[in-house]
Amino acid sequence: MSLVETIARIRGEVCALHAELTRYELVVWTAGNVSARVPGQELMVIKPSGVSYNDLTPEQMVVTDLHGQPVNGDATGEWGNPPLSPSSDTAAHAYVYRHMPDVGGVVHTHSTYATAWAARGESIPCVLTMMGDEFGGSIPVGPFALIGDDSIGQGIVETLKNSSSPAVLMQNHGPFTIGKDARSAVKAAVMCEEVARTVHISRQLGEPIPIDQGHIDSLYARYQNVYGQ
Ligand SMILES: O=C(CO)[C@@H](O)[C@H](O)COP(=O)(O)O
Repeated sequence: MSLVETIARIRGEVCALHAELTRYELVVWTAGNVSARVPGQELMVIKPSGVSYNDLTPEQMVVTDLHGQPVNGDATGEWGNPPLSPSSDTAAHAYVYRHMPDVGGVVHTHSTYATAWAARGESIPCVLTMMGDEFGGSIPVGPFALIGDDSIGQGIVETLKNSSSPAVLMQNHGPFTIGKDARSAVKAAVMCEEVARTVHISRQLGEPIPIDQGHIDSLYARYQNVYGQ
């Protein structure tokens, strides 16, 4: 497959995954974004800024370099870019791709319960087997950082580089998730919101019971290596 064809495929995937953000009610208006790395290239694909999810098309997905600058093509061909600015979170996504080579997808939402934990600057404790499975422990909090430059990306990488969690709650902002591909990062965003909601409700009833680290490790190993087909 040529690079132009690969980019067309990834544009289609990234566009379609935004429908999962609305399906799981993780976003309102235009407040969230999905990106994917172009494998083997210094390129990524991300949604345009401020375009309604219902109006997104694959051709509108912006191809940028790993510093967030739009790129229209290379010596192998032209894939073209829309006359649209990439997401305002592009620099954060790009920083993650530059510093975490195994990451193939990044997602940001302002999903309600996860963002409520972020507003308190409180990590979500690992009190559910689902958290052991998907996150391998608590979901950590990252530092407060302003939007637009590398600051958010630095906070994501510093927080997640020594964590099994694919999700970080950026303080006062909301969750950013990573995955081996964009679909995995979307799944982590869905799971993050689900456990944020459940643990919040649990705490209204009393103090949730922590899970032993040994049990968390077993849950994580099984789910990551055995679960599914
Ligand atoms: O966090 C923010 C702004 O606070 C952003 O995530 C936007 O809410 C979505 O931006 P675009 O992807 O549409 O630029």
